[in-house]
Formats: sequence, structure tokens, C-alpha cells
Amino acid sequence: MTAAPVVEPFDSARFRSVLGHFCTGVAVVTGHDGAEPVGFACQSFAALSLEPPLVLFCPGVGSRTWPVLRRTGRFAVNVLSGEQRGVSATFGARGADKFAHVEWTPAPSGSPVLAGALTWIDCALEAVHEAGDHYVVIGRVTALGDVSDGRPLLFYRGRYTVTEDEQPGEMFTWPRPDDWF
Ligand SMILES: Cc1cc2nc3c(=O)[nH]c(=O)nc-3n(C[C@H](O)[C@H](O)[C@H](O)COP(=O)(O)OP(=O)(O)OC[C@H]3O[C@@H](n4cnc5c(N)ncnc54)[C@H](O)[C@@H]3O)c2cc1C
Ligand SMILES: NC(=O)c1ccc[n+]([C@@H]2O[C@H](COP(=O)([O-])OP(=O)(O)OC[C@H]3O[C@@H](n4cnc5c(N)ncnc54)[C@H](O)[C@@H]3O)[C@@H](O)[C@H]2O)c1
Repeated sequence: MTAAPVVEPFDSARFRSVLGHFCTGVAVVTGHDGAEPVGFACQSFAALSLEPPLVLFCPGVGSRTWPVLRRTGRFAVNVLSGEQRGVSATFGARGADKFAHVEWTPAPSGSPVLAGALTWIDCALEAVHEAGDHYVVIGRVTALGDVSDGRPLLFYRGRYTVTEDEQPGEMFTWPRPDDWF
């Protein structure tokens, strides 16, 4: 039998403060039910598996986008560029008419690909796990967008930021190609 973990008390502000130090990109996860497009800003996105190709993201239990994605079994992940702070703000605000001021085209799944996104990942729903006040959603990658040289939008300590210019010689190369995976 394992001992119960020692829990030091903390409130949600401290949780957000500490977790906010983990810098991430920002994605907009989109879907379409045949009637209207849906989507929300999401930083809990990650590559999960290469063989088979899987990704994950975590929508809150109160998300109104998520039930549409669950019903249709399809979604697209739009990787935002550093010039898309406004897009993130729109898709991160509840209830707004999120598609009123953004142009989009359908990915093969029909899910919106937002104009100006760095790239996109089209997915079929693979698995869903309940986890606290969020779901962990796993998608099987079905199509991939083109890539561009633009800089990504980053979210760090509750604020947006972008990377600095790359300096010559800064490019890191792994000692062996399979070290990471
Ligand atoms: C950088 C960034 C990263 C984020 N990452 C994540 C993430 O990883 N996971 C995540 O779950 N969220 C994340 N969010 C938050 C998420 O984008 C927002 O909560 C977004 O509004 C959810 O959109 P939705 O379409 O799912 O739901 P919405 O339709 O926007 O609804 C969200 C909630 O608001 C309520 N609501 C909607 N309209 C109204 C109204 N008119 N009056 C009162 N209540 C209303 C709904 O009932 C629901 O409970 C992130 C936000 C930002 C800015
Ligand atoms: N995973 C998420 O659901 C998530 C992540 C980031 C932001 N948001 C929401 O977007 C809005 C804007 O955020 P902010 O500028 O106040 O930044 P913030 O200070 O709330 O975010 C700091 C960090 O806390 C964590 N976090 C925040 N809300 C969370 C949640 N509901 N569940 C799990 N982790 C969470 C994330 O790691 C985030 O980077 C807030 O309503 C926030 O809750 C949600």
C-alpha cells in the first residue's frame, strides 16, 4: 500500500501563478456541425504519439465548443502566429460571435482553418478521458497543413509574448536523432 501524498495547501491563484510559468503556444481548436463553425482558444495542446500519429487537448467541462466536436468526431487545431493576439482574445472570450471577424476555409474534415494560422492539424476523435474539471481529448491526425516561417504566439504568465529573433549559431542539434522520442 502506498502512503497518502503530503499536500501543502495552495489556492487557485497560486496554481495559476506557478503553472503560468510554463510557456506554451496558443491554438484555436475548431469544428463544424454542418450548421455553424465553433472554436475556442487552447493552450493545453500537445503532440502525443508518432506511431500512430496522435495529439491531445483539454477542454473545460463547461466548454460549449467541445460538445460539437464530440458529436461530429472531428476537429482541427489552428496554431496561432504572433500576429493573432486578437484572434486568441476573441476565441478565448466566452459567448462572443467568434467567427464574425475572421476568415476561414474548411480543412478536409470540414473544421475551420483560420486565415493567418501558422499551420493546422486535422483530426478524428480517438478517445476522451475525464480529468477533474477538464477532459483530456485525444485525436488521430488525418491531415496536416502547410508550414510557414512566421513566429508563434506564446502565452506566458497570463500574457502574450513572442520569441526573439534567432541569433546565428543558436540552432540546437540533438546528439542523436532519436534521443527525444
Ligand atoms: C491563451 C488562452 C488559452 C486557453 N486555453 C484553454 C485550454 O487549454 N482549455 C480550456 O478549456 N480553455 C482554455 N482557454 C479558455 C477558453 O478559450 C475560453 O473559456 C473559451 O470561451 C471557451 O470557448 P467555448 O466555445 O468552449 O465556450 P463558450 O461558448 O465561450 O462558453 C464558455 C462558458 O461561458 C458560458 N457562457 C457563454 N456565453 C455566455 C453568456 N452570454 N453569458 C454567460 N455565460 C456564458 C458558457 O455556458 C460556458 O460555461 C484559454 C484561453 C486563452 C485566452
Ligand atoms: N487549461 C485551461 O483551461 C486554461 C488555460 C489558460 C487560460 N485559461 C483561461 O483563459 C482565461 C485567461 O487566462 P489568464 O490571462 O487569466 O491567465 P491565467 O493567469 O489564468 O493562466 C495562468 C496559467 O494557469 C493555468 N490555468 C489557468 N486557468 C486554468 C484552468 N481553468 N484550468 C487549468 N489550468 C488553468 C494555465 O497553465 C495558464 O497558463 C482565464 O479564464 C483562464 O482560466 C484556461
